[in-house]
Amino acid sequence: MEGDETSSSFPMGDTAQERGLSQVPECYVIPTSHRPSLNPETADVPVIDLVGFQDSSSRRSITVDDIGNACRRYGFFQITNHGIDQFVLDGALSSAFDFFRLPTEEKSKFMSNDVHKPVRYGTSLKDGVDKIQFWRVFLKHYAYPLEDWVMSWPENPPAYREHMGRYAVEVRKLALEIMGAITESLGIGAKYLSNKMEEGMQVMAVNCYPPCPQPGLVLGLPSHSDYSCFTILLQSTTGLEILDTEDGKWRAAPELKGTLQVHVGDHVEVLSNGRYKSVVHRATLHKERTRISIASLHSLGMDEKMETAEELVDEEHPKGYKESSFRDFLNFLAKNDIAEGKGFIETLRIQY
Ligand SMILES: O=C(O)CCC(=O)C(=O)O
Ligand SMILES: [Fe+2]
Repeated sequence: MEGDETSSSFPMGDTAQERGLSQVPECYVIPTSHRPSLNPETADVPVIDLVGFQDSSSRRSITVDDIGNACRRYGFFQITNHGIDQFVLDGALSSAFDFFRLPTEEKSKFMSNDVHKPVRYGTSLKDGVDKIQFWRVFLKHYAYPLEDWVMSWPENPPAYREHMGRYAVEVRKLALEIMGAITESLGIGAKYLSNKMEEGMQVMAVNCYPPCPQPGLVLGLPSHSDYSCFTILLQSTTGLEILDTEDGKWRAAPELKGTLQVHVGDHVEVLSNGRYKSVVHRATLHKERTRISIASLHSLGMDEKMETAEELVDEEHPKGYKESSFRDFLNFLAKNDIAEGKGFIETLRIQY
């Protein structure tokens, strides 16, 4: 996720029982108005089948329309037949589980609260006595080009680099296809960003949410949108919730084995001049289960500014956003706590 710092206070252990906790410490308890429902409604979000997407132009144009409609209505959709084998998905999830099961000393080698670091491990959000903590540990690493970064990923568990690396390569290929479909659906052509995306960034946020004795009082991640063009999420079980902007309700993303979830991020909102809005989402917790999610965030290069497409600006739709790069986002993150105050996208909106 896009806003976090480390703290050493997170109670680690694989189960709540192991950690000996029957109640969550006060610093994790969130205000009543932000507490999640223990039985959330399931979001009725589109499931888009990518079968034949690249092979037939009539199939492609239906899929592109579906993707455009999903981005406009929800900023979110799920994909099936995306071409990534189940064993690749399972390998990534199990290597993530195995990493988080390592002793704390091993994981702490990567501990840092410097948001500019390409590989870092952390817990919760910003440190601080008065701040609410969130029930999550994470490992974040850059992933493209893989050969530049993989040697700085964890050596343990021994299969981590191979399994996570294989998933990273496949999900990036998929991401380039999805970016093409998104720009095509905006009417600016499938190749509009392809050169810049070829040179773009891929950041993987590997999230672990240990079981929580009181999941109704705590969140794994607070409400936020991702800075990326879009994020592709792989989850081991339910827990992701999205905010429906039509009725202001939080709903759970459904669990469909083998599907991947696509979140529109801030940079596609900017590109599209607000036709597609970045989806506001959060992560909830389970009482007995550890949940893993792997968010692959795709954006332009570190210093490449994302601008609103000129083709999407006219008298009726004046330019609504300032340009920004991934580095601009990191600089924002270094100074702001996303659990409080404004999100990055709000700093980009132009007020007339
Ligand atoms: O764990 C999840 O479902 C969401 C993760 C997320 O939002 C993020 O890493 O940005
Ligand atoms: Fe996110």
